[in-house]
Amino acid sequence: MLKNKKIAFIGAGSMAEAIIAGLIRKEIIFPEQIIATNKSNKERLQYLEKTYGIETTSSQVEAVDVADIVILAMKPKHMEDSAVTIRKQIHEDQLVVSLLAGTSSSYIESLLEKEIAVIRTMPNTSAHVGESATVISKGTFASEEHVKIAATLFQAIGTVTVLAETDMDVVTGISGSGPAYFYYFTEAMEEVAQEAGLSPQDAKELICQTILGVAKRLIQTDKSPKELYEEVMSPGGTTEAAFHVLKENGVKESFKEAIQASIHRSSELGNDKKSATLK
Ligand SMILES: NC(=O)C1=CN([C@@H]2O[C@H](COP(=O)(O)OP(=O)(O)OC[C@H]3O[C@@H](n4cnc5c(N)ncnc54)[C@H](OP(=O)(O)O)[C@@H]3O)[C@@H](O)[C@H]2O)C=CC1
Ligand SMILES: O=C(O)[C@@H]1CCC=N1
Repeated sequence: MLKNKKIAFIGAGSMAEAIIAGLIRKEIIFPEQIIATNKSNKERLQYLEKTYGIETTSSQVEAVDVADIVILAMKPKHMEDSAVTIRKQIHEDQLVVSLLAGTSSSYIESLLEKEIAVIRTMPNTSAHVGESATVISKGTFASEEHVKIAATLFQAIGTVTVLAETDMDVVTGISGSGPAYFYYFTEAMEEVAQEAGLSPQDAKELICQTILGVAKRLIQTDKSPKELYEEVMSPGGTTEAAFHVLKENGVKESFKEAIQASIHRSSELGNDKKSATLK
């Protein structure tokens, strides 16, 4: 399906690298099928060339010109700038795949001024270890074939779920931002472990294995999270003591509020752009 297809990454940062590494490692794409470009960081392009054997260019126009698939991998606030540069070059036979948070496919279509196939995606940083939970959705002019192509690409970095674009804000709050929540809890656990005298290495190993075990158990059992945490708790025991503090401090409620804030920010980014197109 992707044989002889050329893929251009517009934006060559952290997410672009994770996807490039996955595609090459899983042999879904050969290095010579990839070209990457960015705003100005030449050392970064040299690093990607050297590490992955891909082609790079400082010209976004040149990258788009040779591509069958254009992956938008810049920050959302830089999309307008990039669109001005690439919109003349881009054409309806190409597929545009966007990683941009809070950026609708219709906004991208309008910026590119084309009836072009756009697939919007939301991966997460676990892409770096091939464990992203990526959601993809289809824009107005994208076909089922385009969805299949995008799914094949993103399977290189983890699982792929196809959903309606209307789900993208909640997906961003849950799985897009999701890794950060768990890293934050990990930080708290590490701090307490070390303050109480464990070595950083022992603390890290114990916490990582605990998270891994939780993820595996959740995948393998039909039990609810409540049943599972109650299983850990003995009456009058240590976990109950911990939960007493969690409940007293409203930790679950604050955490839910935090996730809602991420979902809200995603829709807010989208609304800013909708109003920008109306101006
Ligand atoms: N990080 C995350 O957890 C996730 C991020 N995303 C999305 O992925 C996208 C990329 O994020 P991430 O990889 O973390 O970002 P990075 O900051 O690591 O990379 C951004 C890249 O965009 C380039 N760039 C900046 N301005 C322009 C421009 N005008 N035209 C073209 N390229 C430009 C930068 O080039 P230079 O270095 O030269 O300035 C850099 O290569 C974002 O849209 C984000 O919303 C999606 C899911 C998860
Ligand atoms: O924080 C952000 O905006 C991006 C989108 C999801 C994760 N990181």
